[in-house]
Amino acid sequence: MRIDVVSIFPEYLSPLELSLIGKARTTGLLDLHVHDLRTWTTDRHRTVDDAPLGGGAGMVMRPEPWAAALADVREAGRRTLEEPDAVPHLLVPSPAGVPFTQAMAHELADEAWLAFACGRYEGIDERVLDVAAEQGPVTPVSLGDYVLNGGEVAVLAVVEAVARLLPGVLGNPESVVEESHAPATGGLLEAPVYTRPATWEGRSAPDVLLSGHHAKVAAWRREQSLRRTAARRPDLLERLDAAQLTRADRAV
Ligand SMILES: CC(C)N1CCN(Cc2ccc(Cn3ccc4ccc(-c5n[nH]c(N)c5C#N)cc43)cc2)CC1
Repeated sequence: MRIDVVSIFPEYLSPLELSLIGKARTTGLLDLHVHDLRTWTTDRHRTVDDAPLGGGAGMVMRPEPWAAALADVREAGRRTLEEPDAVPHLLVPSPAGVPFTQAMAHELADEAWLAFACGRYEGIDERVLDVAAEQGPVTPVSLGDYVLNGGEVAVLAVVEAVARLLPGVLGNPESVVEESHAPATGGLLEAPVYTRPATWEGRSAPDVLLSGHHAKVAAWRREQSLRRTAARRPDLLERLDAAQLTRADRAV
């Protein structure tokens, strides 16, 4: 997978050089390119923003640098992918975006080329997205109902959520099977986890986990997932249809 990120703070994306995502880059599983939007400015002050038309607080990111940057990103990606007609799926973090979910992470992990436009200030001139949408898919995404100062934190989260699903990135592919929001857990939250020592600071791990009885362990984890989901995310339970909840589940 190729990923391009355009930002006025490219160093904000440095964490993507670390850990498993960094290893995926060095082993070639992930081809990640970070670009500084100011490269595409033409004035002495390398200006990327201007006052909002119609008035209002803050500043808006000018369309010209973005249009030039995205055009060059498209050209560079086509050369690298050796596909002259290839276009990236452009993801634009925004407070007004579509909620980013694990399901979306799985969908994006199946794509060959993603590009991220990291806005700042009050956002990017809407015409940039309109022009980009004439070239290929554009999806404004939101991490959640809270306000950040820009798109970089969202890109770190989305890139990690997507890249970890790529074959070979995680040491144990089973890791993505039994986790919260994964299809295998039916969209429930994952059960509590424990490791050695069995007793720590006078606190013992649940005996069933030491029993070696796999069916009982599985049943305990299912019950814990249901209890935790009911307590923290009742909305997820409402989404599960009757077929997904067994009689035993409903007895919890
Ligand atoms: C009318 C006028 C007074 N309003 C004033 C408040 N404005 C809302 C507003 C507030 C802050 C920002 C800062 N910002 C710039 C680019 C950018 C990208 C993502 C996010 C972002 N925030 N939260 C998420 N989950 C995000 C994601 N993904 C935030 C971003 C951008 C926009 C909307 C306009």
